[in-house]
Amino acid sequence: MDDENMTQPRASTRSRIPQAGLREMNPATTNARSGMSGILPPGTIANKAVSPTRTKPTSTVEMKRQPPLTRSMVGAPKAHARGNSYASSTMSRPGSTTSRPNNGTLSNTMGYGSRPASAMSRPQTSLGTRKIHGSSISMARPATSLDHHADENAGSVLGKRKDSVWDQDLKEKDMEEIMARVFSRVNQSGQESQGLKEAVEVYKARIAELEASRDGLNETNMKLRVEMESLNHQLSAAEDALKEALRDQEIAMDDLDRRQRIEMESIRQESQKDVEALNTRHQDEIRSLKRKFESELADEKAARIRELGQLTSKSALDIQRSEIEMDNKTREINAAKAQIQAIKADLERERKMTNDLRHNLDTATTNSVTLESTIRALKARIEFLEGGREEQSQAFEQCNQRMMDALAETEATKEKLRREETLRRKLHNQVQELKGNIRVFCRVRPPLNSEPPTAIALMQYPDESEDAKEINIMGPEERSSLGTVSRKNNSFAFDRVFGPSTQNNEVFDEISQLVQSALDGYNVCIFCYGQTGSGKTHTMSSQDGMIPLAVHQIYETAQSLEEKGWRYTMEGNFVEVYNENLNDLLGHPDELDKKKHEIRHDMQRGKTFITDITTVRLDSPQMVESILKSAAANRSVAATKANERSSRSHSVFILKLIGENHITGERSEGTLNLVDLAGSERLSHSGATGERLKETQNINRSLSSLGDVIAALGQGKDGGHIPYRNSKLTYLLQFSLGGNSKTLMFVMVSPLKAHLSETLTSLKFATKVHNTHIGTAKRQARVRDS
Ligand SMILES: Nc1ncnc2c1ncn2[C@@H]1O[C@H](COP(=O)(O)OP(=O)(O)OP(=O)(O)O)[C@@H](O)[C@H]1O
Repeated sequence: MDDENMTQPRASTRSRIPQAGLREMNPATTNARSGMSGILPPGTIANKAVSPTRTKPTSTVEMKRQPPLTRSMVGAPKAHARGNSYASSTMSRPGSTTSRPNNGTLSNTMGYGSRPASAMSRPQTSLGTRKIHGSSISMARPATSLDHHADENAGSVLGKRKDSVWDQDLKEKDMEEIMARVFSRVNQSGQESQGLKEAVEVYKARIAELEASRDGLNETNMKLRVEMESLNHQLSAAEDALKEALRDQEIAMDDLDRRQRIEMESIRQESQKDVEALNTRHQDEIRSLKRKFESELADEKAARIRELGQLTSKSALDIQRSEIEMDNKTREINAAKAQIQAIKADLERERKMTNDLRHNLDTATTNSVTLESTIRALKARIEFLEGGREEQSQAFEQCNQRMMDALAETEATKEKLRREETLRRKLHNQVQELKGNIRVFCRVRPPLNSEPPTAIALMQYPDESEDAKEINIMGPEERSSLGTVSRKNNSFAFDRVFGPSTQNNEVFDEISQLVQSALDGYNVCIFCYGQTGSGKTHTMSSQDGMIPLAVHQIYETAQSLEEKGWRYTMEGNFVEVYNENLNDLLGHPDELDKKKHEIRHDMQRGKTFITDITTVRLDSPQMVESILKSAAANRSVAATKANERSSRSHSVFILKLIGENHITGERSEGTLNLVDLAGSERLSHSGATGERLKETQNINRSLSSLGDVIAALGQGKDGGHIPYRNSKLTYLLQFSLGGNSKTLMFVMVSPLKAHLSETLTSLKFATKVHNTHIGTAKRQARVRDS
């Protein structure tokens, strides 16, 4: 079998070896070019070929077809030239594996005799198997196909040696045979070696070819590698450039982003500034528009109010005039009607008389006959009557006398009534004088909702249920060195003390007699004195304050006096003394603090006039409300945040009452002055500066001038100097302070603990005024200062 395998295919083997070799090389070269892409380093091809994955048979059938000898013979140079690549390709062949159980031992069959050097140099492959086969056989021969034959022959010879007796002849014979065989074998081997040499030549050529091809491939490989490296360089350069570009781009993007952000921020800030500026401008505009609008509104309002006042007074005047005209006309009409009635009555009487006369004539005619007889009877009667005429005339005389007596009695009664009215006035005045021409009332205002009970000072009213003249102001708690707690009791007594629960109408009941005095022709002055917030304006000018109640009373009394022949005209002025200047509170608000008003005194008549002042005639009690409103509006226009006008100026409501009695011809002129003084807080307490300081100084000066005037009046020296001129207020009220006048001072008290010190100062001032006694009042003005 081995022989056949070794000999028969030889020719074909020779012719096929290069092809097979080429075929086998092709995948390798192909692999090197395609699979490896020509970029594997030299030497890696062999390693790759050893890998089982690379042993995928190109053609299993073809491999099977190759005889073992051919394989071993071909394998030797191949293995030498290409390393393990060939070995690995044969290892994977199923055909070869059946005959060689050890897969990794290609050297078993190939024989290491032909390539001892190379076999020895690769112990990892075939050296191990060499040891297994043993040295006795293998080492004696080179690795050829003879191995098998030798083994077989040796086996048979040795068998024979064991079983038969050694014989010299036989030995020689055997030797000869052996030798013959050996020779034939040697010949055969020579032929084979010739064939092998040829094959070696072919292989060498093939190897050279392959080497050339390998060199070409290496070159290509190198080129490709260079190319690849250059490409790699390019790639890395491109990558670097790309990275650079990316970085640049990122930096540029960052820059752009930062720039954009900065720009955005600056734009945002600019636009915010713009918006703020716009807002500020808008607000300024709105404020200026508001101010303008408010001032225009106030102007308009004041103008309207003034117009309304003027219209009201004008219309009141017109109404009054037309009423008088109406009265006259009514009277004329009534007179005409009476005349007509009288004429009608006369006519009727005439007609009746005519009828009567006619009737009488008829009856006279018809009765002429009887008349004659009657005449005769009458003559007889006349004669009889002439006898009683004296008695009748006596009765008539008596009647006449009685009538005259009744008339005289009526006249005497009327006279008595007038005398009684005059007497009432006199007595009323005497009562007022007895009460004192300067009276002081004290009024404590109630705590406001905003004022907690803890802020309220302790005040007592010891005689509240009787005379109600006393008030005790308890000072703050004081602790003595012994630890006892006490309060200072400050007692005051006045003409009347009104507690916090007193209403305005109760207060007015007490002053209504003074209002009556004004109607009776006396000058009356009612002051409200006290610190800011103590209730002066509430007492004087609120809806049920002294001013409206006084006007209502005057109006009602004037109406009731009409029966007694009195007709009253009432004229009102409302002025303000601010910083020692006089302002018209019923005038135009724009003229406040600008227009100058002078105070003029008529010393002979004891009258005071103010130049350019608005005078309102009070024809109805309702008019007082519009006057108060107008004055309050004017003051609020002049007020500023820092300066509440009402507490920084004195306001004087002047009501002139002129009465005439058309029966008696009497005439009375009284003036009622209702004065709301400025806040009396002391300069040291107010902490004022600038304009406020000036105001406070003026207020303090005018209040102390008022005190001085009252004190001087109290000394009661006739013709003594009374310092009216020291302030505008006292000068304005010259004829209403002292002389024939009656003065009432309300000292207003705040209930707050915080105001205790000011309260005590006010009450001390009021006590001084209360202790002042002004001489008997006379109806004629008495001039003390000019
Ligand atoms: N008898 C009272 N009953 C109820 N409320 C009062 C009374 N007196 C004063 N008030 C209230 O107390 C507050 C201060 O009063 P008011 O304005 O009259 O004080 P004032 O002394 O006139 O102050 P100013 O000097 O500032 O004008 C107001 O709210 C008023 O309504």
